[in-house]
Amino acid sequence: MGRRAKNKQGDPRPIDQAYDKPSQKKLGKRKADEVDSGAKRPAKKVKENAVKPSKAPVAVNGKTKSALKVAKPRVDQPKPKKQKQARFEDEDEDEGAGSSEGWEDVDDDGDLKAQAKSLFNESDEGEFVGDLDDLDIDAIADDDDLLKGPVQELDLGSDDDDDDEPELPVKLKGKKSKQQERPLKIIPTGSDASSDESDEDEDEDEDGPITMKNMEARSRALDARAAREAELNAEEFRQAELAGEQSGDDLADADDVDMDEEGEGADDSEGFVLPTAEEREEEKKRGGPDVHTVQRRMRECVRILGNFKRLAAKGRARSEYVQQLISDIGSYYGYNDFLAEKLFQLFPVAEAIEFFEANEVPRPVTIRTNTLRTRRRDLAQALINRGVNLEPIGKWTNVGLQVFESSVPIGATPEYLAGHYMLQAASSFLPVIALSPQAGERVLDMASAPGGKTTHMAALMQNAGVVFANDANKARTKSLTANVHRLGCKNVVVCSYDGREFPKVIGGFDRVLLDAPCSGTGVISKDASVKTNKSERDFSLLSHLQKQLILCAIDSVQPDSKTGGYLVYSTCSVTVDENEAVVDYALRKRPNVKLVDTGLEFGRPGFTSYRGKTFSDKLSLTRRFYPHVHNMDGFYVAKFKVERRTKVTKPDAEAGPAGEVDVAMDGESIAFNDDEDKQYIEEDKRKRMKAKGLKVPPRSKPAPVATVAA
Ligand SMILES: C[S@@+](CC[C@H](N)C(=O)[O-])C[C@H]1O[C@@H](n2cnc3c(N)ncnc32)[C@H](O)[C@@H]1O
Repeated sequence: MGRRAKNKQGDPRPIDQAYDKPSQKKLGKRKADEVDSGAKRPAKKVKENAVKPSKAPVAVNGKTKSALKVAKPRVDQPKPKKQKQARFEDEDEDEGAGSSEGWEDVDDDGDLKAQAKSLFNESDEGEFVGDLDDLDIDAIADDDDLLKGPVQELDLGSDDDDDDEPELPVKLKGKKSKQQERPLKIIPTGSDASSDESDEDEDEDEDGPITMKNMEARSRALDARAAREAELNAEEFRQAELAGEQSGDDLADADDVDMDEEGEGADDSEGFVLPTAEEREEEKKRGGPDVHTVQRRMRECVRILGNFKRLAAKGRARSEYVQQLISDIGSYYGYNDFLAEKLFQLFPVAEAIEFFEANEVPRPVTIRTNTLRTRRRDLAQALINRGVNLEPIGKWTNVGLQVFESSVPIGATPEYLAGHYMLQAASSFLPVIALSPQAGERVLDMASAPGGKTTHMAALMQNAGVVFANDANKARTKSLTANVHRLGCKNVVVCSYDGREFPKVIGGFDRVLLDAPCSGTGVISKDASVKTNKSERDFSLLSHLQKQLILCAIDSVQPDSKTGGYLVYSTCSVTVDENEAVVDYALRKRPNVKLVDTGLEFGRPGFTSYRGKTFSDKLSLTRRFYPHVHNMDGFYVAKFKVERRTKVTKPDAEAGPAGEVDVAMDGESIAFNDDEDKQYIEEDKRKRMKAKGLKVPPRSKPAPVATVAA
C-alpha cells in the first residue's frame, strides 16, 4: 500500500531512506524517524504552516482526511534555524557510502526569537526558498532537472535552445484546472466546514505569535496532531485493504468490474448522487461544475471506492465511480483525460490523489557538491556565510545539500560560478550512485545534456579515465560543455550523435548510463505543461525510441570489462511504458543481460505485472521513486549486468548451417523492425517540420499487410 507523505512533501525535510521501510514509515512520526536518522533537526520542521495545507479534507471511510488538502502550488519552505557553522561528523567523500553524517545546531539563543518568527510565519505568497525570482535563470538552465523535457528531446532536428529556458515558477499552460480556481484557503464544503480538523487549524492560527515560551509547546501540539493524522492514515489504509483495494493491477481491473460487483445496502447518507456518463458529458459541455462540487465528488468517489460493497449506490458499477473520479481529477488538477487516467492507474485510489496533490507542490531545492573542487562541509560553510540556510539531504548521499532559504541567488553565488556545486534534483543523484563509475574506467553517458550526471560521474571517477558525454541535441551540448568546464571535469569528451548510432560510433565501455529522453511525468511539479501536452501517440513514440536506445546502450557495454560491464537505465517518468516495459523488452531482446540490484537503499520495486502484462520477476530489482512517497521527483532506475554473448545450439532449421546462432546477434533479436520504425521516423519528421512552421506532407498510407509480412 502507498505510504502517505500527505502534505508533507511540501515540507522539504531531508529525504530519508526510512520512507520505504514500512515498519518505520508512519505518518506523523516523521520526527522520530529524523531523530533515528541522526540528523538533528529543528523542532519546527513538523510545523506545517510554511506550506499551509488548505482545508479541503477528503472524507475517506467516514474520516476526514487531508488528501486533497494542499492548496495552490506553493514554493515556500520551512526554514531551519539560522546557521552560523556547518559541522559534519566524519564526512566520507565517497558518494553513496552512506556515511553517518550529522548536522549540529550551533545557534545561540540570541538569534532564536527572530528565527522562530521566520520559521512559523505563514506567508500567503508562493514565496520560494531564498529568492527564486532573483535566481539567474540562464545559470539554472544549465543544470540538470530543470531541463528535463521530453517532447523537445524527441525533436532531434531542432537546434532551438528554447528548451533550456525553465519557467520559474512554472505556469500551467493550456487546460485550466479547477484547482487554479480554488481559493487560497479552500473553504471546506458541507459537513467538512465543521470538521474537527479545520477547527483545529483555525485555533492554532489564532494562538497568537510564536514566542520563546510557547514554541516548544506549539511544536509538541503539532507533533501530537501529526500522530493523530498518522493514526487516521493507518486506519484508512486498513479499510482500503479490507476492501480488497491493494495493487495497481486491482485498480487497473476496476474498469472491468461489471454489475455483479454492484453494492448492496448503499450508504448514500450525504445525498451524493453519482452522475451518469451522459450527465457528465452534459456537465462538461456547460463548462463543468464549480470547484467545490468537484472536490466533494472526488472525496465521495474516493470514499466509496475504498469500501465499494458497502458504500456504493445500488445499481452503480465500480467503473462508473472510477470514471467520474478520473474525469474530476483531470479537471481539478488540469490534466488531459488521457494522462489523468494513465497516472491514476498506477496507484490505489487514495494514493493516486496523493500523487496528484504532490505534483502541485514544488520539490525541495537541492544542490550537489562538486567534490572535484571542494568538500561538502566547506561548501556548506561558505554558503551559510552568505546567508544560505541548508542541511544535508539524507544519509544516502554525502554530497547533497538541501537549501531551505537563501538571501542570495543560489544559481549565481561565487561558489556556483566557481563550480563548487551543481543545482541538481535529488532524484538525479540516483542513477549515478547506481552505476557507480570507477576511476580509470571508460564510461558512456548516452543522453547527457546538460550534464548533471556526467559531471557527477567525472567527480566519482576523480577525473581519471574517460566519460563520453553524448547528446543528440547539439544545442543542448553547449550547456553540457559549459557545465563540464565550470565543474572542472577534465576527463569528459563531449559528442553529439543520435544514441542509436552507438556502438557503431564507439563501443566497449566499462559502464553506460542511459538517462533516456522521456515524457517527464515524474517532474510535473516543475513542468506543468506535461499535464496537457502528452498524448497516447507521444508515449508510444517515446517508448519506441527508449527501446531502441536501450539495445544500443547494452551493445555499447564491454562484457569482458574487468571492473564493470554495467548499464543503468533511468527516466524521470513514472509510466510503465517508459520503464518496466522498456527494461522487459531489453531482457527479451538481449539474453546476455540480466538485472542486478541497483544498490539504492530506498525506492519501491518496479512492477512485475501491470494491467494484464507480465514482466520478468526480476523487474522487482528495479526502483521507482515518487514525489508523494520520497519527496523527490518521480524517477525510475534499472541496473543491468552485461554478459558475454554465448552461442546456443538450435535444434531446428532456424539455426545457421552449423546449427549455431549467436543469441545476441540473432537477426530477430538484434534488428529493429524497419517497417514499424518507418512509421515512427516519419511521424518524428512531421513533428519537427511542424515545429519549424514548415508545410507537413500528408501521412503516407501504411504498407499493405502482405507487403509488411513479406
Ligand atoms: C533526460 S535528458 C538527459 C539529462 C542528463 N542525463 C543530465 O543528467 O543532465 C534526455 C536527453 O536525451 C537527449 N536525447 C533525445 N533523444 C536522443 C537520442 N536519440 N540520442 C541521444 N540523446 C537523445 C535529449 O536531448 C536530452 O538532453
